[in-house]
Amino acid sequence: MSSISFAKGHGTRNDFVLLLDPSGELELSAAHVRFLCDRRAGVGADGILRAVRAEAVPEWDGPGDQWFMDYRNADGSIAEMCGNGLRVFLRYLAEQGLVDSAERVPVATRAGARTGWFLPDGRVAVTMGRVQLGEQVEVRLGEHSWPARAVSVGNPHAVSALRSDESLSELDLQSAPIAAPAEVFPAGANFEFVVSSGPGEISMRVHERGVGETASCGTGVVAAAAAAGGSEHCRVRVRGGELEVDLSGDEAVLIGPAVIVAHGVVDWPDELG
Ligand SMILES: N[C@@H](CCC[C@H](N)C(=O)O)C(=O)O
Repeated sequence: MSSISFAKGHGTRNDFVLLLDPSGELELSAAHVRFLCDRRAGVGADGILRAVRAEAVPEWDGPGDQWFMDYRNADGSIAEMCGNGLRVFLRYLAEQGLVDSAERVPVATRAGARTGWFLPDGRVAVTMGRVQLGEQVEVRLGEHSWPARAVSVGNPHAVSALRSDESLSELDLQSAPIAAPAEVFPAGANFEFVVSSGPGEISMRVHERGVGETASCGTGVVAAAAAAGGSEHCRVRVRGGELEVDLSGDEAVLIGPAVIVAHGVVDWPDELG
């Protein structure tokens, strides 16, 4: 049986297993990802963050002298971007002495180049690219439906504002089937449900593509803030805590906590080893 070292971290309780693979030698199949993310038989996480040197990533055509964040959802699927993951990825790289935490750190992702930096208050800020507001669609959750805004933050989101007589706590995001039009979201979608509590203040629950309901989603938080409009600075409450979004520049900026909680070694089961 072979084994692998890992770290475990989270950003507002959106949790990740981190793997260090500088030269991109690790053959990480969907089955390996599902095993690591399994909360009963594995380590347990919403997703995997694999740190690879960018020059070892054939699909990356930018500068090679930086880290590439290879993000995978818990079901083994690959996603373009992960906002909470990016902050946790930076925290891990800094903790391992692999980047200089006094500098702005470039990170390559499937959604393009991103940058992160460490704030004096302990939080991490990351650029999130240009947010693209798309068309109006309809989202269905069980027997209910809402108008929603399609939003791209490098990955696809459908953001719905609840009606004034509805509350976030009533939503069945654990078991009810959820859907948005496949012609708008051919690769699936992340779903955000939002309640505004004042200018620049929203609360949100999220159902992530490839995972299910999570306590937080950084790209989803940025999508929700952009769809809400009306304020360049937005404070977003999620089940796992609070995040800030700055929409004043060309690129959105996401600010929030990022914590490494454990390090260990996991043995691959025989069928995966
Ligand atoms: N939790 C992430 C988003 C992860 C990817 C998403 N599930 C997708 O498939 O697009 C975040 O913090 O942004």
